[in-house]
Amino acid sequence: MYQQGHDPASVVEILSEALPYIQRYAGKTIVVKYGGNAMTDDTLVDSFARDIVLMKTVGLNPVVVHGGGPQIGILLERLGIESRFVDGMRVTDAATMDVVEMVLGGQVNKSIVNQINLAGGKAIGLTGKDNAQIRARRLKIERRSPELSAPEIIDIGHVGEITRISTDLIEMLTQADYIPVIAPIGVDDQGNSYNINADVVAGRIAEALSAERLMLLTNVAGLLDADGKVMTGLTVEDVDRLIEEGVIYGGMLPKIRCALEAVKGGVDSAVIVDGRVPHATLLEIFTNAGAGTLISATPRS
Ligand SMILES: Nc1ncnc2c1ncn2[C@@H]1O[C@H](COP(=O)(O)OP(=O)(O)O)[C@@H](O)[C@H]1O
Ligand SMILES: CC(=O)N[C@@H](CCC(=O)OP(=O)(O)O)C(=O)O
Repeated sequence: MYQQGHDPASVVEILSEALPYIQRYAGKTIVVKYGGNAMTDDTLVDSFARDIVLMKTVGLNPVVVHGGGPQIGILLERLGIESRFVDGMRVTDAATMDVVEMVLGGQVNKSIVNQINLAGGKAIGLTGKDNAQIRARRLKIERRSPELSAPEIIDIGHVGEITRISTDLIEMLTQADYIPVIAPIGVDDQGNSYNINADVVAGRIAEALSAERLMLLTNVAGLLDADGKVMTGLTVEDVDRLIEEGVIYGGMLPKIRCALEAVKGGVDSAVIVDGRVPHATLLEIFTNAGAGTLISATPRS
């Protein structure tokens, strides 16, 4: 809407610039992963919610998958439980799993749902347990080293590896104009809960939905090179090399791996976006400039 203080001609120009993008993405599914670090500021949560509602209003089908790592960390600290990570994944014992499920499925999920609804959208909050839509089993991390003849298996507790995604509930909701908001909790055949990295869930959901784009919102400007500059137009081979060189580590590892997997699995492109920038999602989708790091099967022309 036109706001006082904005030059009306520039408002119209901006809308006009967005037209080809609106046409290109109409009816397409965009999976947006909203990271816990990008939701620590209330103004940012509000601008994110408005962007999602705008996307839906102009005919796109946004599906939100959220994290909440920092929010889990805060409650664990209050309870005197230590946070530990292996390859960017939280080591999750039974007590930690209870906290993860409460924070992600309760506090964080309902707060995002609430914000989207306040912005005029119709958001429905779900975890992977609803309709058992994210099936998982216990993840085992393999560590290889020249000193060991066989790989070392590292057990990080109730952390899940996705075995199957069911999309029927998500599709039913998007077709009825709802915006699904999904917490990254998986479930196995016995009903056990699993903590899954939210980037991984977003990537697999994007793949299962054959989404047009996977958008990963985080707390950095994008994928940074060794000098701290944002890299873009990357191919699968470039990323493999950067992981080997140690330029990509920690929380960026699951993020970049799932972006690659999603693109290999048929998602048109994945983009890592700075969620600290207001309206980052709209800037990425609807402007010529785009923002952040784009990963596609072929480099950006
Ligand atoms: N090459 C890299 N470029 C940017 N960030 C990187 C890189 N390698 C590691 N990182 C780390 O990854 C973090 C993002 O992952 P994470 O903290 O899990 O984000 P989120 O909570 O948004 O999922 C960055 O804050 C940074 O510390
Ligand atoms: C296994 C694992 O690490 N799960 C994550 C789930 C939340 C998440 O991914 O949150 P962000 O996107 O905000 O980092 C965790 O426990 O922190």
